[in-house]
Amino acid sequence: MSDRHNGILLILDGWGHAPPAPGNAISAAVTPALDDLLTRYPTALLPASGTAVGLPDGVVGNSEIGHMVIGAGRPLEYDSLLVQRQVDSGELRRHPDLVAACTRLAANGGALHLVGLCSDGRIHADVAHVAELLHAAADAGLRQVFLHAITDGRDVADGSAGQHLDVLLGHADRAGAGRCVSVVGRNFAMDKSGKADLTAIACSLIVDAEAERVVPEPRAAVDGQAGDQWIPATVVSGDGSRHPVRDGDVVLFTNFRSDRISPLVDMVHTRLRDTGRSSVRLLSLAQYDTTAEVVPLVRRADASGGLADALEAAGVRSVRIAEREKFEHVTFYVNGRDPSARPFEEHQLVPTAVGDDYVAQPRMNVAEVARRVVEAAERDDVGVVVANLANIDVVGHTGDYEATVVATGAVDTAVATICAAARARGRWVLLVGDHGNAEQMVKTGNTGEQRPYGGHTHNPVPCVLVPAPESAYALDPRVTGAALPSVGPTVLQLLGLPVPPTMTAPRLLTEAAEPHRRPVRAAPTTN
Ligand SMILES: O=C(O)[C@H](O)COP(=O)(O)O
Ligand SMILES: [Mn+2]
Ligand SMILES: [Mn+2]
Repeated sequence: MSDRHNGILLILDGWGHAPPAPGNAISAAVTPALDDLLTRYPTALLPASGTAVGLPDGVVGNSEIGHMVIGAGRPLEYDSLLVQRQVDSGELRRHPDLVAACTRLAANGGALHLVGLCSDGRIHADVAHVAELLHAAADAGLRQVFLHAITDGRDVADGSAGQHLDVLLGHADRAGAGRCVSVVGRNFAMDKSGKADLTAIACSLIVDAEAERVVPEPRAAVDGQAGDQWIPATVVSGDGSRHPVRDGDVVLFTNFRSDRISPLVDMVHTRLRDTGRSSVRLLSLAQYDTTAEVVPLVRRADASGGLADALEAAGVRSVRIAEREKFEHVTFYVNGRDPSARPFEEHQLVPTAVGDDYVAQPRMNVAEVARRVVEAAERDDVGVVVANLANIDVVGHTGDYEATVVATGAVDTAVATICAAARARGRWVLLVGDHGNAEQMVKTGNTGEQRPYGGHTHNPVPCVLVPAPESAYALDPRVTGAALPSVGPTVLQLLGLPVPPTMTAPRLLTEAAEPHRRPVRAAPTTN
């Protein structure tokens, strides 16, 4: 069709932009394909953190909000922002469900168990939020408040678990409620790769106060341990007492992000039910995607009316492709956390060939992702392929610089393959990061030393368009207000489809260059 150009949206996970510097694994990698694209075509640097995407000001981007705003075509008020707003206004500690739960527990002699990631990474959780919950409990006269701390070391520097535990205990001291009764690393409590044996270790610790390791005070759980993510399940008990969840108690999960905590929540629910503790109520700080019924204190924003709805309305087929680590991102999250099946959509989960030792296998299965993208791109019935190349982020999270350099090179090879196939089939390719990660893999520690860092960053993400061969349009890198949400409307524009009014972010192509308005043959697009 002359007025429509099929294409490929390629999300390079964790592909942030920063000038070359020590710790920039992206600029250090050998990337002939990306170098060529970035010099040949105009590149926009899109803000992908903080208010530009709907996060609290100054908060690093993440994969959920990144993919959600790409799909929604507008910034979305993310769960952390909605929670923070209630914290700032004082509403959270007066929340009717929270107050009612605490008052009832105080009257019945029950306990409130607070379970959550103990850090200020603000990707899954913010330990500051727990202070509000502790104040609510104290105000209700609730004495029995038990803290189950999940140590981080992924969204924040490894080795900082002790400091964050101290912050948590400081909140408890000031509120006059809460004592830490268990500690466990996030790789147990927040596994989302289906390793139920890991989840079960955290579940037994929290629900039944069972663990091989017992220490007298919280710091002893982490001090001297290597790797915050793998802190073994530890009961904290100075006096020999244990505090399992008893029937009638309330368990409140304090993560605002759902994905990694949900397997634990579901297992806790099942364990309680199977052991006759069916009157335990489960609450969560924000809304979760669990099978178990959990009452959220803060409800999530409406993310409908985005790319998936527009494609469906136009009857344009999309094929979504990613490895397991990012599969939900190109499906569920791009679709605004809407799990419903869409007739014009196909999902391809690329099996991971390599297990999850990403340092040993930094290429992951990206070659197979590329092969599947090429296969889908060769089909005339496919309007747009949406794929995620996960390596830069996933390997970046290990904090291993050398492995991330190799990961970036592997992504580059995949990009070369995909772009060659796109060119052969007359497709455009829009490449974009979803948040920064691997472009900044060192951080300055408290004493000025450079420490390895595998977390996300505040940096903008590159966005580059490789136009379809028979077109004259180009990306305009200077569009006012352009940010990550601009990607969705730009995809529709490239496909020659109407952009619904819900997708308010500015598009990245100039009006005059819209291919469906002004088809022009073979004009050069270099700058
Ligand atoms: O869950 C994780 O792996 C990290 O905490 C955040 O990374 P993501 O936002 O890329 O998933
Ligand atoms: Mn990501
Ligand atoms: Mn990540």
